[in-house]
Amino acid sequence: MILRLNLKSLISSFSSFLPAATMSSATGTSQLQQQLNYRGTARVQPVDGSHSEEVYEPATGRVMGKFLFSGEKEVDLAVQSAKAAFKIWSQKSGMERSRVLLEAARIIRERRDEIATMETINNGKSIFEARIDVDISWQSLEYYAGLAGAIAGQHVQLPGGTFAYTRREALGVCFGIGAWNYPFQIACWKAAPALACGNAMIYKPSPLTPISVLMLAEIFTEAGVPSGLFSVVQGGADTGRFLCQHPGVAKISFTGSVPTGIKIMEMSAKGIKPLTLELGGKFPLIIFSDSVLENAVTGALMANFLTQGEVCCNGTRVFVQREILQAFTDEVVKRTQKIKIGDPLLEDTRMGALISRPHLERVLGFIKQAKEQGAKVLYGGDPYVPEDAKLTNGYFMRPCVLGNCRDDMTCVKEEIFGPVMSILPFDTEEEVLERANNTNFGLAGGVFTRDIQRAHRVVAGLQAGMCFINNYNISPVELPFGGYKMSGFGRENGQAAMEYYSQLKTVCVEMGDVESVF
Ligand SMILES: NC(=O)C1=CN([C@@H]2O[C@H](COP(=O)(O)OP(=O)(O)OC[C@H]3O[C@@H](n4cnc5c(N)ncnc54)[C@H](O)[C@@H]3O)[C@@H](O)[C@H]2O)C=CC1
Ligand SMILES: C[N+](C)(C)CCCC(=O)O
Repeated sequence: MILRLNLKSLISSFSSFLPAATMSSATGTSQLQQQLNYRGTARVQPVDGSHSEEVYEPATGRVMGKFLFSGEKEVDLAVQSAKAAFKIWSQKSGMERSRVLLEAARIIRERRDEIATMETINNGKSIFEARIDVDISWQSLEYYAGLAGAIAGQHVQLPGGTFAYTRREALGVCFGIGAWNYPFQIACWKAAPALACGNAMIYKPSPLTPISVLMLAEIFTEAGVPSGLFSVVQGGADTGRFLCQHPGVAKISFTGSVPTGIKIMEMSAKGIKPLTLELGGKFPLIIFSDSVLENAVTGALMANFLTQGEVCCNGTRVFVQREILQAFTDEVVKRTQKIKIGDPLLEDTRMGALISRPHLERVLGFIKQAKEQGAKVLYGGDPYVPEDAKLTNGYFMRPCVLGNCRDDMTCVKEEIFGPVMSILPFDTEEEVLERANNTNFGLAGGVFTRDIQRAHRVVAGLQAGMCFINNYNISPVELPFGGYKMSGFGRENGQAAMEYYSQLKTVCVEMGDVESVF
């Protein structure tokens, strides 16, 4: 039975993929049988490749299938077809592009549950969260559809009737490199502004989560983009390198780890290619004693436990003013204990499985080290084995709250990328700001307080691109999102992203004779 995820047959596809009537209890049944590259208007088997790798279902540890890592010839074919599509797409008006993006957003909305189900099966996050991710995804397409028609230049009057105008032009073929934590959403955050500006995009998802982006490719085709405008090339570091170094690629946008970001920046430097880097880190959430305690506790859970803690902007260093340390900690532990872990396709599950066995072990290793360095596990931090027999080999753990933490501990300095919250006491505003900024990372930060002046003063002092006051980790697509310091540069979302997917041309128009200096 062939797995079909293309548009017209999504319902039947899911009846072949998941038992139709029991979609919510279908963990452990999906098999991968379709090709995972997308070129032109169809799924294809890459023409060359280095080797095959397995795709896992994190909740069961089951292998869902295998796929080939694309080689240089496949990469070149994708670039050639993207270049052809770019010629057509970049000539369209913003309003024409807008209509196609709106149609794609509509289809995503219509297929919300199927996409979220796929994301849950391949990533391990709860279906509850996956649906939110899909909503943010179509909102991104809608938002940039709205901006596409507003792309405009300036007119500048010069002496003697001479004048100039500026044109905001597309860059060409953009290469998007995705991480495994938000597979569908990251693809949309990159594709939406890229396509709105008139570019083509080749997308390489993480090899751990290669599946859901194929649905996006098929949706773009159904919505009416030219053949080749959005391609999917599967693979790992080698495939990524071929694309970064390909002379036909005009821009790179990367979401992932700092070490890989450094390698990509080196490659983009060699080709002088514009680059957006959305990297991770270790971010501060500062809770003052005058906070509304319940909101601050909820904020800390939002900052640490979404998607099993595998979130680039998490506020994992939770600084709590000493007067409320005990009350806050007790409440956080109580609420963390209540998080329902288990089959991610069940409606009431709020924490699913981590992405892979090695990643789970790495996260547990951080907790072991934290204990050795003097931290106290106040809750969780151990593997979790659900009662359901089919989940026995899944990559589950209980979310972890660490007390007795110090700034010099590894768990406080390094990105764990798992559900591990470190609580750190502080006394004064000045002290906490200094400690909060004492890191090379700067993607996000948050503050909880009822004192409005202090709230604005503290976020003004935070060295981070995305700051929250009295909330954390919400992601309206209208807001620019990106890092300071080693967490990257460039912005995704918001109007700002349009600048990173376009370039400015100035046209100077002489209305008189040429005055020569010779
Ligand atoms: N900031 C964030 O959102 C993320 C941070 N991470 C962190 O990174 C750790 C490792 O996760 P990985 O998935 O291995 O992250 P990674 O940064 O190595 O991979 C991200 C993407 O880059 C690609 N890639 C890797 N090497 C490349 C190269 N030389 N040229 C071009 N593309 C390349 C990968 O195939 C993947 O699509 C995690 O445990 C976590 O700590 C991981 C994913 C997302
Ligand atoms: C959606 N949000 C804000 C929770 C995370 C998005 C950034 C990322 O980790 O890729």
